[in-house]
Amino acid sequence: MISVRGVTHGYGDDVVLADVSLTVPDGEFLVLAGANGSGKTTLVRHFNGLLAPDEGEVLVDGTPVADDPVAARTAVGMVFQEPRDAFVAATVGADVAFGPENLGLARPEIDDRVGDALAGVGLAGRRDERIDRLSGGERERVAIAGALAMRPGHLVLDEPFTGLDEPARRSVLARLDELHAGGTGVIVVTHDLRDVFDRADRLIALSDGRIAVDGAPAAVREELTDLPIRVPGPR
Ligand SMILES: Nc1ncnc2c1ncn2[C@@H]1O[C@H](COP(=O)(O)OP(=O)(O)OP(=O)(O)O)[C@@H](O)[C@H]1O
Repeated sequence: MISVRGVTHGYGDDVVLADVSLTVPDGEFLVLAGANGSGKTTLVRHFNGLLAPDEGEVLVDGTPVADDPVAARTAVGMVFQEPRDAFVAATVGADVAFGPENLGLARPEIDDRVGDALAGVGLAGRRDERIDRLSGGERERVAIAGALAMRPGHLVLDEPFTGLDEPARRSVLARLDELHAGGTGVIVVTHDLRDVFDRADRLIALSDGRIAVDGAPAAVREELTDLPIRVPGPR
């Protein structure tokens, strides 16, 4: 469980999150929506200690993130937009293996996780390819595989579909469905709800650094009309 308690965050004098509180239970599929600049990325970066709040605190599974950032990063996996600079190894397989290696896992377990994660993003059999020869969308999928291989309790994906073609998008969505069905919490940051509206258990929309909408997607559909968020039509 992720507990955000009264978090305020500013960049200089600019307050981007103003006293935000929320709880994300284990296994929840949460969509975090909102306009460009509404504070979505800033909020999720607090979930595993990549940012520290000016005020308030974040707890993961009951432990303040500041007390045990390593535990928070193991429990909450994150994939960001434009992961271009986020790679640590030259080849696909070595990069995806990096996280599990740091967990100190045995080689067969690491190999198993890497194979499973690459299959999950439609890159099975491409372990030995060089990352610098991949397309942008393929790199994005390697970054997602890297997070999958950690098998985190919550997986946060920041605008995961922007650079993906249709088959890749479908493959990632299918993997997210599987993870969710298996009990992993999935948090998708987006301002385009088309792929996730019917999948999510809960939708939170930020506006000006505050939670403007919070509820089951079908129940809050009407409340979203005033926000610059792309909502799919009713079925
Ligand atoms: N490192 C930083 N330094 C200064 N200002 C920042 C920094 N990161 C974000 N901001 C500002 O904080 C505000 C919120 O940014 P954030 O990235 O959290 O929004 P977002 O909702 O994720 O936006 P987007 O949909 O465009 O990704 C924006 O006005 C942005 O310019």
